[in-house]
Amino acid sequence: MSTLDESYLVGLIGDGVIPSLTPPMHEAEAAAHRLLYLYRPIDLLEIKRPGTDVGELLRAGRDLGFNAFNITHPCKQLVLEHLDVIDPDAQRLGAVNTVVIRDGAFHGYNTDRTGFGRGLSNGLPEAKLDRVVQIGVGGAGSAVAHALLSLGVRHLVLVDLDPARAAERAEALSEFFPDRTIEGRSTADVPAELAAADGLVHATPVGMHQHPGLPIDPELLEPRHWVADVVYRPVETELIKAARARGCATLDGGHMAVGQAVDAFRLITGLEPDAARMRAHFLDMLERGL
Ligand SMILES: NC(=O)C1=CN([C@@H]2O[C@H](COP(=O)(O)OP(=O)(O)OC[C@H]3O[C@@H](n4cnc5c(N)ncnc54)[C@H](O)[C@@H]3O)[C@@H](O)[C@H]2O)C=CC1
Ligand SMILES: O=C1C[C@@](O)(C(=O)O)C[C@@H](O)[C@@H]1O
Repeated sequence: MSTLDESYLVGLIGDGVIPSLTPPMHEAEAAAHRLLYLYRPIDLLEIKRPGTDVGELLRAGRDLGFNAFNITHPCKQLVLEHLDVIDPDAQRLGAVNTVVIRDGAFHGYNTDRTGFGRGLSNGLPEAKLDRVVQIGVGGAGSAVAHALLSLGVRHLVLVDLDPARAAERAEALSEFFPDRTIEGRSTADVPAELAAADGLVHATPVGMHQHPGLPIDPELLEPRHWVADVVYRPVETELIKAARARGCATLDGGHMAVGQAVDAFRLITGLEPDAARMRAHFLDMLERGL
């Protein structure tokens, strides 16, 4: 027999999650801790359920003995109303990607935010954080912007193909970080903004296998800039390669992908995961084309 306390049953709820590397990342780390731990993708497209069913699925999961869930697109906002307790930072961000079930109650967290933040402080400990330009303010970008401000960025310039979205996000963030300067800008402003910035964070799909290319003209990068990407398929994006070639310190998107899993694993098990081991496993899976 295996009870809630003796083993772990975890799921990832979202659209198209079957190829996700998060389940094998958790399972391998759990095996290293000698835990009984099963992590299943629950693909809404496969089971033909809309994102609005996330609450029903959570409750069914609880009743069937799940310990926790990761939640992804399109449910990170939809899940909020079904939770009993929400971490204050996840509440401010308005998105939850990790739900831990404790005594039948749903506790929500956002480990995209903490995972990116940890990746940046560990991977680029020298990064100057006075003035940062961030391109892309969708789902991943919102978590990243929060993380940057939590880490102490004084002046954050948000750029998006949709300038209205960038302006809205800047306004919303300014409410929670009133002592910072947060501005929404259009892509045409990138050259002038980068000339004054310490670092660049990229959070659009540009550079993914399906969207090859560069989100900016690499000539705009100078060796004093640090550059962080969130795209991790491939982990060596054109942006990361170009930035490195121009002498910039870089942080690949694998840091956020692994960081969210590290922080979720800790929340679910209460055990300290080995982040370096999880990153090595993640990179190995990418190398093997998984
Ligand atoms: N490392 C990680 O853990 C994660 C990485 N990702 C990566 O982040 C990328 C973005 O994901 P989401 O935020 O969920 O997508 P999304 O669709 O929610 O947001 C993308 C944003 O980028 C903007 N955009 C697109 N092309 C642009 C361009 N050329 N210039 C300026 N803005 C542009 C869009 O208008 C949109 O606001 C994904 O494609 C994926 O590669 C996503 C989730 C986690
Ligand atoms: O958005 C993501 C990506 C993810 O869905 C994945 O498939 O790796 C796992 C989620 O925990 C995270 O918030």
